[in-house]
Amino acid sequence: MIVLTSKQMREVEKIAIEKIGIPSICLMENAGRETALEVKKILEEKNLNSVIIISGKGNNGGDGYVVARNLYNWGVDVKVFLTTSIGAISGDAKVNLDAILNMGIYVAEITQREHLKFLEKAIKESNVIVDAIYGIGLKGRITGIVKDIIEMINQANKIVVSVDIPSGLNADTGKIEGCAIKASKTVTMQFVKPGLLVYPGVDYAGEVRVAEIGIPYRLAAEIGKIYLVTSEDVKLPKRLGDTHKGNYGKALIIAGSKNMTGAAYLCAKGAIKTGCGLVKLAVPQSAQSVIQGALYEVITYGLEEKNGILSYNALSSVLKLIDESDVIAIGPGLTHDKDISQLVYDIVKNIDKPVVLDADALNALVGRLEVIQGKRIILTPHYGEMSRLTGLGTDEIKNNLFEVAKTFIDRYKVTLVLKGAKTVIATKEGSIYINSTGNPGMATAGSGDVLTGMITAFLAQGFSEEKAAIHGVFYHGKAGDIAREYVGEYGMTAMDILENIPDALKCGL
Ligand SMILES: NC(=O)C1=CN([C@@H]2O[C@H](COP(=O)(O)OP(=O)(O)OC[C@H]3O[C@@H](n4cnc5c(N)ncnc54)[C@H](O)[C@@H]3O)[C@@H](O)[C@H]2O)[C@@H](O)CC1
Ligand SMILES: Nc1ncnc2c1ncn2[C@@H]1O[C@H](COP(=O)(O)OP(=O)(O)O)[C@@H](O)[C@H]1O
Ligand SMILES: [K+]
Repeated sequence: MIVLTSKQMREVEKIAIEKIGIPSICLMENAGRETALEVKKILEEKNLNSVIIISGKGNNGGDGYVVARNLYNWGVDVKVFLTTSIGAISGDAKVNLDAILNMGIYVAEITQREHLKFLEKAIKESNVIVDAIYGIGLKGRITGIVKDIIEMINQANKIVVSVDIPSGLNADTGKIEGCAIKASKTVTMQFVKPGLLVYPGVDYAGEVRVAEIGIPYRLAAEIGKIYLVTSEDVKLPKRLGDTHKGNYGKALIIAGSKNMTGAAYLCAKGAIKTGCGLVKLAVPQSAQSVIQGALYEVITYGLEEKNGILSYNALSSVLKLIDESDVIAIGPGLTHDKDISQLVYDIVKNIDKPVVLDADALNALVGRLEVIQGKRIILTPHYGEMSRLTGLGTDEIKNNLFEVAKTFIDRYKVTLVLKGAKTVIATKEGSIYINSTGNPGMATAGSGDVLTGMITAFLAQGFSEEKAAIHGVFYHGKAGDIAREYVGEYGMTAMDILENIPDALKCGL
């Protein structure tokens, strides 16, 4: 599903209005009516009848007057409060404000602190609040009386429906600009905005509904570079009857050390459960018997080691195994030491096959990432690993996911899976995909190792790096969501995610 930033949204609106000739007031009518229909649905479900609408100075406020007019016509008890003076409103918003004034709908200004008590009383007496204060036109932080109004609404514990975007939320980054409305539902216009899809925005948006307001889809298809990954985007091909394991790829996983055999297990099992034809697992020699005893479906190799950790001497054995494989994953549980660093660096330097680099393979390349440039590589860092790779702070990364991801792939021309509560995938071509599955139960050790195995399996089955990353992340989250139904979030382990991969994949057929 296409996601548009506020700038792109303005571009498509401009073309729709100025080049195509769709009257802007029609778009406002559709936006307001769609929101009013959502509010009506809520009122009917809960047998309620009283709504207040809080409108700002711009077109978001204009949408609010249309909501008011429609609800009033349907017999709802409606009151409108303006965060600005009536005289400051212009354009389409003024046309709609004049209409509701002419209809005799209650309209009051809340522009001074002493007005707040009227709003407080009205909020108490109402069932639903419609937030039409700011939409994509918000600039900078919210201060003054509007901040007081937003805090009053948030404390009121009412059902809140936001028009387009919760007021105060940065539509592009999901950051809170001083304060923001905590909505129960957001009716966003025509195209979903990125800020609704990443944290903390997700927590403020509530349930998101995309309302069709009449802007042609193709306008967005021409400029969109950000996508939300939904089940429609990750349909799996049916397997052909006349096939054998050779058709589903040979993956080599280089992982594990004496204290982290589990990481190697989870990664290899993740790959085999995602349909990879043959999985080979290379671990330090002393770990091989433990691993082999637990993994019946996987071929294991015990390589040169020092104290239970792969040594640089393993390089020639690894390169030979790589020659015999289609795709490679390196990293889970390798540990971090100088030998591993040099080993990983030399493997990456020599490789010309699709590779997934995770965990310690990422740590191994800190400070000399140039070696990945332009290769068929997928990196899967969490914010901590991304911080080590880029030198940026984890908060800086978390607050600017899209920008950080985009800058990284512009420089290195690889595929990036930036893991977090909302995982973001950035592709060589410069597109950004936001995942829609997963839950906090997956914040558990080993969860990322399973993901690496899954992405590797999709690569082995012939998916491009971009598609393997998107499918791997989506179905990993889906497996976690199915696991949650059985074990909940507290008790979920990486093994629970593994066990639910098959059911997750069944959803894709
Ligand atoms: N342009 C169009 O064709 C359509 C726009 N629509 C609605 O219009 C919205 C965008 O409208 P606008 O561009 O008028 O912008 P907004 O209504 O989001 O807000 C802009 C207004 O708020 C003020 N403002 C911004 N940041 C502020 C801050 N930090 N403190 C105090 N005041 C601040 C600005 O000066 C401006 O007057 C969308 O989100 C959507 O709801 C819809 O009606 C559909 C059609
Ligand atoms: N709150 C959350 N919501 C959704 N997914 C999550 C959440 N927390 C973690 N995850 C997912 O779990 C995985 C954790 O990976 P990682 O941090 O590498 O763990 P490990 O190194 O222990 O395997 C990532 O895919 C991440 O997106
Ligand atoms: K709003």
